[in-house]
Amino acid sequence: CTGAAAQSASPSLYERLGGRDALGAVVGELWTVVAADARINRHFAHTRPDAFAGQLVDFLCQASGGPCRYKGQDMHSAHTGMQLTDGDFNALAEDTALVLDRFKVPAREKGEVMNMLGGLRPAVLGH
Ligand code: HEM
Repeated sequence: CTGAAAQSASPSLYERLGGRDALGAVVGELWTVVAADARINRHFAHTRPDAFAGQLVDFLCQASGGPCRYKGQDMHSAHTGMQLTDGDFNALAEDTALVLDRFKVPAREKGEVMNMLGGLRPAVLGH
């Protein structure tokens, strides 16, 4: 294929997920699912959905190799004082997997997203 040279050798996870609009749609749906999840929704009782969604989109965009710059707190600081548990984390991970399935995100990309989130578990929990 003569066009190959013009393409990036390996598109980032961000590109393969469909860019910022796709991330925005996923985060919007995730908010709906989390808000209805009695296991964890109490944590978000005072959260402003739009501001939070914007931060989460920027975070995920940057973490997946996209062109955004996340300006929020690091993951340890952002969750300090919440005393989050493995149960909280697993519930959010389950909700995320459900949403990725709803958007028919392919297995490879879904796996990469879940691994990325899993790597943040120690930063988020227990403090
Ligand atoms: C890898 C998993 C997680 C990621 C990537 C993540 C990401 C984020 C981000 C980007 C923020 C915004 C920080 C800021 O604006 O400076 C945030 C805040 C927050 N997170 Fe997480 N989080 C994770 C896990 C969790 C879990 C398991 C819970 C509870 C079930 C949780 C509850 C919250 C709450 C309550 C806030 C504050 C929201 C507000 O501004 O009111 N997070 N998180």
